Amino acid sequence: MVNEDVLALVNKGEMLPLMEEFYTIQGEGFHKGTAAYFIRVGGCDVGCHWCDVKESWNAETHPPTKIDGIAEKAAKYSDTIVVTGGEPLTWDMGPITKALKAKNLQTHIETSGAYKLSGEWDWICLSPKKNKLPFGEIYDKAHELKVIVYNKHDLIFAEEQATLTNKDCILYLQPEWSVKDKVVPLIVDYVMQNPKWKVSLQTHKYLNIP
Ligand SMILES: C[S@@+](CC[C@H](N)C(=O)[O-])C[C@H]1O[C@@H](n2cnc3c(N)ncnc32)[C@H](O)[C@@H]1O
Ligand SMILES: Nc1nc2[nH]cc(C(=O)O)c2c(=O)[nH]1
Ligand code: SF4
Ligand SMILES: [Mg+2]
Repeated sequence: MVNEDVLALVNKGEMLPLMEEFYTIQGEGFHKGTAAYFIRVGGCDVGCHWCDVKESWNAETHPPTKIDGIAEKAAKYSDTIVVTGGEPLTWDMGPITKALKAKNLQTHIETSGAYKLSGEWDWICLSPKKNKLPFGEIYDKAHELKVIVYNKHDLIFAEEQATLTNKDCILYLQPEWSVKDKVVPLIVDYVMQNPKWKVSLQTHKYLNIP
């Protein structure tokens, strides 16, 4: 295929810049501890200074890959597929979720919600970022809200974001990894004082798995 054709397919979500795929244990949030196959799509311009996958940001460094092949491979590993990135909503998630659903797979997304919600999802983890706020229907559709806590101001941000979510949305505070020793005590105190929140940890990092 010539470059233009590839670009057109990426623009339609028929191909995606694929950074990596791996079978692991969901480390975070509601489904932590559960086996799942991860698809990490390249491309993100949200720019979180503490992002733990900055290599994902530049989509051009990740090969455009046909979604049918991605779905085919995923189905061999697990019935639960987590699409993450990068920011997956940079791209049209319609075609890949359609391909995954056609194989009867559960579709989960990890997203900042910075771009328009696309795709058909069984589970939406919304992790809002101050520098590019979520908008629109994602607040009504999110199953969990996972706010990263880097400092105490993030607790105020977390409360603001929680007021925008639907009533069934499960609320998590997750320590930013590099400052966890400092913020875990803050989070623990906060959750005891405000028990509508739960603690989420990046348990895969403690387990030394992807
Ligand atoms: C790398 S992001 C990719 C998906 C999407 N761009 C997002 O931010 O939700 C996956 C998850 O890791 C979280 N995350 C990224 N860097 C982190 C860090 N240093 N400490 C804790 N959580 C982090 C994000 O907030 C998000 O919930
Ligand atoms: N094990 C594991 N669990 C995760 N949950 C969310 C992740 C992500 O980077 O989106 C992630 C990840 O990178 N690894
Ligand atoms: S939105 Fe997600 S992928 Fe993008 S910089 Fe922030 S944490 Fe990293
Ligand atoms: Mg991760």
